[in-house]
Amino acid sequence: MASSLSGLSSAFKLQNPTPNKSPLARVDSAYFPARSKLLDRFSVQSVAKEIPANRSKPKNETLKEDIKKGLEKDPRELWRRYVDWLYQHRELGLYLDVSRVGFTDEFVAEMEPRFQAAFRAMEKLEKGAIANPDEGRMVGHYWLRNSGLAPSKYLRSQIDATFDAVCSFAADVVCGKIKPPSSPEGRFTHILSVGIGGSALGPQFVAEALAPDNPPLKIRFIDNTDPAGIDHQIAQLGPELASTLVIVISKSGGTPETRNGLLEVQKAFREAGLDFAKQVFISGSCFCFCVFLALQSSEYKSQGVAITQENSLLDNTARIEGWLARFPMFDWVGGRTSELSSVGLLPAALQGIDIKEMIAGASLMDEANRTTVVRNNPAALLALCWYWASDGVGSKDMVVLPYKDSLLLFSRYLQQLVMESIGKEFDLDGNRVNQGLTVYGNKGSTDQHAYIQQLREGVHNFFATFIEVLRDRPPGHDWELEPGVTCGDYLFGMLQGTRSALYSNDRESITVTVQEVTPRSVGAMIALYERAVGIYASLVNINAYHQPGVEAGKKAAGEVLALQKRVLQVLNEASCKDPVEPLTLDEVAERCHAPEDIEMIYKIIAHMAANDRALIAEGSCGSPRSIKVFLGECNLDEMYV
Ligand SMILES: O=P(O)(O)OC[C@H]1O[C@H](O)[C@H](O)[C@@H](O)[C@@H]1O
Repeated sequence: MASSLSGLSSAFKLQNPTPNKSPLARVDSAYFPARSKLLDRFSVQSVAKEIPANRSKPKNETLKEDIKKGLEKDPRELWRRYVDWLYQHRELGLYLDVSRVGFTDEFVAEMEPRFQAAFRAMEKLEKGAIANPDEGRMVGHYWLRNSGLAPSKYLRSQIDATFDAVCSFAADVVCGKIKPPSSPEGRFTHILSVGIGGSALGPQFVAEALAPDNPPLKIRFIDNTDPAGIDHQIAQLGPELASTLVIVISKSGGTPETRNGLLEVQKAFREAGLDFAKQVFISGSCFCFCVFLALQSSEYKSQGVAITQENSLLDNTARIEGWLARFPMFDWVGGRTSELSSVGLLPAALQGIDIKEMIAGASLMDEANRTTVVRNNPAALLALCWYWASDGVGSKDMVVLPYKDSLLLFSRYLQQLVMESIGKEFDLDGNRVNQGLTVYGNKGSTDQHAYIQQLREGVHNFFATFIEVLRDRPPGHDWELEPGVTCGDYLFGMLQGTRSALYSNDRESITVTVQEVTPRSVGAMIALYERAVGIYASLVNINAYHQPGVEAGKKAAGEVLALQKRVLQVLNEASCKDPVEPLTLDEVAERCHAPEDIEMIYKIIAHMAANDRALIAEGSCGSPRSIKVFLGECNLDEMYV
């Protein structure tokens, strides 16, 4: 057995590189003096082998050639740059390495006035200025982790009271004081969170990053209006639906996907013979919810919990009906910056995550980001790198590579935070700028087996952000899978090797390092990127806090559904004739008085036919001009609508 195992391990063992190190190895030995031995085991030579033959010149010449490209390649110089620019937040144990981004001292000096202006704007924002001018709103997510910053006593008390209410409410649910209506002796075991965008991405990221293996309540998400996806989540809950707390999250209350999710969940409760109203309340037909929990317990009458903006329909409904509690959802907290509001804190607390630590981490990071010295301000350093790497116009994408499975959803979270904030058509002066910064990525080292090939050698249209987590396993749980090497060493080596391999081919990268994934470090990373986005938006003179482009899509979707209603009406009229009159697309379009929408009418009919809601009497959807369509049955009620 041993021999076969050793045979196996030697088969997998990475080949030791040849003695004369490649330029890459020299770069790495400068970067990781204490760890270069480990990197040797990653056959750094094999990476160097990929460098095209015409570059197999003597090291010095190669280095000279690279330096001409503007990126420093001398290991000694790189080490100096690394040390000079290394940012450390001692209390958080967080590091930021920007040494592999090639900004020059001249560039930093040139940007200084804009950074000072950004710092002044951020200071005014935190003091309560209307920092979202297009919507006439303050921007106050930083106040959530330091209510003393809020510009009024009223807001300060609201923030503190809400946080306390979240804590005590979650504690009552977790300890079983608040129970499911259908099992008074039991306790809630699951959360079903219904929400989309900022009302889902933060809670999803934090659940994946921080939920313990056996949380007091397991969370599931419905974050789309996909019936199959909703059915899957309900099916996964099975009989546990009876002990599921349904949280519906929608700040505006006007998001159709979320409303649909709520209505679908209600139906599932009815079909399971459960009294939905006792586990979630809705405000009647006009769906205008923010975040609320409704539940029934032995101590309470059928009560709901609502989180909503002051005096919204939901707020009034909850007050009049005497719901269990109402958490205020503030209009000065945007969806993409709401993870540290009740939107994110409530689901997190119900999963046993220490939300006080999340807030503490974010608060420490906020404080660090208030310095006006760029090189001591981690958020400013990120913004500096983003601007340099993407020319201040988003010319390169931000590839986010956490080398930690639990941070898998960080890039999805950052996609909304960065792209919905920066991706704007006009700047604050009304100039058309079409700004943006594209974010993608999953996790390392997994992504090395997917698209790192293109990053290393293909189109140079990105810069990388590595998220390094130093602690591989809790103390006492690690082991060496080969002499002197643990599984985590491989992960570490893959990160460093990829960073070196990219840099050796002039691909720039940033590295954020934390000790481990904890509520504090996650809170700090959320705060770091929220602030970096705000500073960067100032540098490029845009409003980071509105999202006009989203409304366009919502409006267009509404028009498609309105057209569908007309198509249904026309088909119904034709189907109620005797004999039934199947219609061509042209006839449907004409009777809808929408000849210019014939393509959309065709798509509507094809979708309905695929769901057995329209019948293709002649022809096939593959030949649109051939089809004749009618409805399976006549609905006389609809005839006179
Ligand atoms: O929380 P809701 O009001 O339902 O909004 C959910 C999402 O809707 C839109 O897509 C907005 O652009 C997002 O910022 C928001 O997070």
